[in-house]
Amino acid sequence: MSYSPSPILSCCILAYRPLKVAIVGATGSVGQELLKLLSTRKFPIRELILIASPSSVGQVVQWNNQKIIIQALNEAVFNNVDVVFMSAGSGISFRWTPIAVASGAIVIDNSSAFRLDPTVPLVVPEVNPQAIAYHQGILANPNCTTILLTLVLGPLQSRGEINKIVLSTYQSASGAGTLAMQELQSLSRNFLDGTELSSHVLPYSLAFNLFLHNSSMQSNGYCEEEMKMVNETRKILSSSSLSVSANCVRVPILRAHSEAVNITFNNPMSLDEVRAILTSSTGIEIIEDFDGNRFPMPTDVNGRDSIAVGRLRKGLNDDNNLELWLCGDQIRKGAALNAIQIAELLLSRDLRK
Ligand SMILES: NC(=O)C1=CN([C@@H]2O[C@H](COP(=O)(O)OP(=O)(O)OC[C@H]3O[C@@H](n4cnc5c(N)ncnc54)[C@H](OP(=O)(O)O)[C@@H]3O)[C@@H](O)[C@H]2O)C=CC1
Ligand SMILES: N[C@@H](CC(=O)OP(=O)(O)O)C(=O)O
Repeated sequence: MSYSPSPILSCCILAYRPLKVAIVGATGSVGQELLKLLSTRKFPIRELILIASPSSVGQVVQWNNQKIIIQALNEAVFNNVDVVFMSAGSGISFRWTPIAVASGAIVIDNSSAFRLDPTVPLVVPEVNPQAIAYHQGILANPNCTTILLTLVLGPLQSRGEINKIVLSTYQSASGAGTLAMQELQSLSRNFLDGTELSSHVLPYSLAFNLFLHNSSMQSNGYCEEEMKMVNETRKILSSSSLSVSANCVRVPILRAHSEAVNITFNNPMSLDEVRAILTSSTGIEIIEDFDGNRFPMPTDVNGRDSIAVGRLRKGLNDDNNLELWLCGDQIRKGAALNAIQIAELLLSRDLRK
């Protein structure tokens, strides 16, 4: 099943009346990327409502030659809104999504609040577009690291059954929001100046350092981010018994996440076949030069829609085993772009309810 943000889709979108759209969390990393993409993808908007925390209310944002004033969250703000992009953390989503839906909006939620709710589709449009059909007003955007992973697993799964995935992630500071990215910049300067390195946003200084992902530790010894990768990957791939084991690490990169992925299939799959599948998949670019030892890097994907995959190789002692490396801009494809693609898919299939 493949989804492509094609000119045909753009035509379908243009066939609909322009929408009233709201972004909750408009001043954040993901909110800012949403603003850029809604403009460049010419999403059909007749009115855009921007919402952020009380400290940003009243600020003026320039968007498509309009000046838009940031508003506060309240029930009235969702009046006549068609689509809401929720992007202000799970606490805000839990509280305000039902209110937005009750006032008639469809909510595309970037947070983890509803991702595992069986009535809420968890969608990567290139992988499981069919899931949008059962929405009841809320559609969940998966965890960023999981979107990047399933973009690769989806097309491979359509060729051969996957029974086990073991992966390690290398997650940038911006995955923890704008303030974490700013903290990495300032603490890196401090490190080079030999001055104080105390962190306030992330638990430790990320400057010239790395540590286990900063989400909460679970009783099973895995952190919350790792368990999101397990549970969300299973839901997106409709494979409840899939074995997934993740080790998630925060690294001193500003933007874009990387992942080292080991996949075990039920049957052997040749590297030529894997390359052919991934090369023809939407949203994936192959970067690999074994002679030059040149594979995907975060700087290859910053600000890009596609993720980059490379270093495809067979497991040394198992013909059913495949190793690969990927990098993807988690603010773009891992969050804002994927959310807008979900909205575009809804419009193209006229699944607004
Ligand atoms: N960063 C990433 O890579 C990814 C993030 N996500 C998810 O997207 C969401 C946003 O993340 P991100 O943009 O990184 O976060 P940021 O910390 O960069 O931004 C948070 C946004 O939420 C707003 N906000 C905070 N409190 C309130 C409030 N009480 N009422 C209204 N708005 C509020 C902030 O407004 P203000 O500026 O005024 O404080 C800001 O606009 C989160 O749910 C996150 O889990 C998902 C995938 C990837
Ligand atoms: N995965 C993000 C954190 C995040 O925003 O996750 P979620 O959307 O699942 O809460 C990171 O790099 O830290």
